[in-house]
Amino acid sequence: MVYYPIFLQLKDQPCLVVGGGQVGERKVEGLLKVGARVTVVSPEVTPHLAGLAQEGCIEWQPRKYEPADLKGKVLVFVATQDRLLNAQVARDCQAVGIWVNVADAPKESTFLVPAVVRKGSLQVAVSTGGQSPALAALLKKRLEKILRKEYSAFVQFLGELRPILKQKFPEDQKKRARILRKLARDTKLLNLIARGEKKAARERVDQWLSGW
Ligand SMILES: C[C@@]1(CC(=O)O)c2cc3[nH]c(cc4nc(cc5[nH]c(cc(n2)[C@H]1CCC(=O)O)[C@@](C)(CC(=O)O)[C@@H]5CCC(=O)O)C(CC(=O)O)=C4CCC(=O)O)c(CCC(=O)O)c3CC(=O)O
Ligand SMILES: NC(=O)C1=CN([C@@H]2O[C@H](COP(=O)(O)OP(=O)(O)OC[C@H]3O[C@@H](n4cnc5c(N)ncnc54)[C@H](O)[C@@H]3O)[C@@H](O)[C@H]2O)C=CC1
Repeated sequence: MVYYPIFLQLKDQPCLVVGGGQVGERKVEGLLKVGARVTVVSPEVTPHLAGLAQEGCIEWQPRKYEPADLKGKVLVFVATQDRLLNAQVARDCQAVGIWVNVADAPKESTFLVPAVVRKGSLQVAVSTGGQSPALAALLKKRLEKILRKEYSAFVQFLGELRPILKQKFPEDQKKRARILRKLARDTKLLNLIARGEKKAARERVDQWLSGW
């Protein structure tokens, strides 16, 4: 199976996690990182999830799943140890057109969760199409080492330059693209940003742009 990779904007979006064990906890953490509004339905939860509920970071309903829990949710994750229940939640979601991730059955899922390396706005997501989560996790660890942490600041810097370039060359998208591609592979620029020398980086860009 080949999956379509996308990055979702979930800020303040109501998401449901059914089952608050170790796996449910990992899904909750991923959702909180992007500012989603998380409800957990589960008779018992991990101590960490109980703490998050206490602090008001998530809503915890300490009971079994009911179909009405789906109302108003944009994404659902089901991670109980009960195979039949997980399959039931998947069916309920698909019947009403809600995207659902089933922790123990990739085939019943309408989306999978990848392993992710994050450096600020830069994210690299790894999926094996559900074939080997262990390999996805291993490749993530390797990518963590390859992708310099400075990419976080570099991506932000390049992001700030884009609107400036749009203003400078409003009519010529091709020219902007050529410039942005060149800046993205400018190692000297990356190194300046890595050393925190943003002013010198801007000077390098300005000097270089004046030649265009
Ligand atoms: C289909 C998918 C559905 C979903 O989205 O959850 C799924 C399904 C299953 N995982 C299982 C097992 C394990 N999962 C992990 C770890 C992760 N699993 C994740 C995603 C996914 N797991 C989706 C596909 C991703 C892809 O496309 O590759 C990660 C990447 C993201 C996350 O969950 O946050 C996260 C790493 C996060 C990180 O490190 O950053 C480990 C590793 C470990 O624990 O060390 C193991 C043990 C080793 C192994 O089995 O490989 C089992 C068998 C359970 C059993 O045997 O009972 C199933 C069910 C089945 O395959 O039937
Ligand atoms: N996708 C993944 O990455 C992985 C998936 N799995 C699978 O994920 C599932 C969950 O694994 P764990 O978190 O380790 O299990 P767990 O047993 O620690 O947690 C399951 C949770 O589901 C809750 N639950 C049980 N019945 C419920 C119901 N009717 N309604 C709502 N909540 C209910 C329990 O109270 C418990 O908190 C298992 O099927 C396991 O095989 C396991 C490892 C990795």
